[in-house]
Amino acid sequence: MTGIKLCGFQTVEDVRMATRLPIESIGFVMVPGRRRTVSLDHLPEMLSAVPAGIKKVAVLKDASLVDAVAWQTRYSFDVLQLHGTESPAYCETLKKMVGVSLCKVFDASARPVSEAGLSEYAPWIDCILLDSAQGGSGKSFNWTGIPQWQKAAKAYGLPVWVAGGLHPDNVGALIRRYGPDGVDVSSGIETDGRKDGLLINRFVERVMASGDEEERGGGTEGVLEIR
Ligand SMILES: O=C(O)c1ccccc1NCC(=O)[C@H](O)[C@H](O)COP(=O)(O)O
Repeated sequence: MTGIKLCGFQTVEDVRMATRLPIESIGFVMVPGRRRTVSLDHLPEMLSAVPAGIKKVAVLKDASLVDAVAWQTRYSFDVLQLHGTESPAYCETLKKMVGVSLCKVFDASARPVSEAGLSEYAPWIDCILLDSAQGGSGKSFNWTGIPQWQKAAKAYGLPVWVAGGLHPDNVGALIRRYGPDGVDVSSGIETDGRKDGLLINRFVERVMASGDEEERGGGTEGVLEIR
């Protein structure tokens, strides 16, 4: 089954709405000064609203190790998603300091990384996320490079998740063509910059239906009834 991460949550109501659905994880943007940057005043309440079994993900981008460790110590995230130019040495230090799962984001619009390119990251990270150059931008990338990333990641047993411009109407095609371990979305479940319950439901429904189709080896795009 394809894992689902919904990202960029800023209100307790939206967290409650989204976490009723069968998702694997929910993301909070800890990058300062962004439109979706979470309020640290509201974060504890939002984190408490996440049911056990759904992972709480902090989205970081070139955070100082001091900040990353302080946030992890204070908020006990399940995963730290590293969206910047964090080096293998940074991942190693962070992993050794906090021991939490690390998901390293790679710009999939650039050349696919080789097995050798991943080798220095592999001991310290738990997942790779392919995204477009700007996280949370709603922009897609050329998916044809995905298999090369999957091949490189497989050598280290690393799951490959995909983000970047996903929405209810393209996620099924992505899953059927490339079978990623998980999908991550933010812009595609928003209307006018706010999380939209209908789009969230539709996205999750499409992922689940596509997983079923993948297992059956078929495709039903266009005939799935959306409630
Ligand atoms: O959402 C942000 O503002 C953000 C800022 C800086 C780094 C990452 C950010 N978001 C990450 C995500 O929301 C997801 O991991 C992913 O990039 C979703 O992208 P999209 O569905 O294309 O909005």
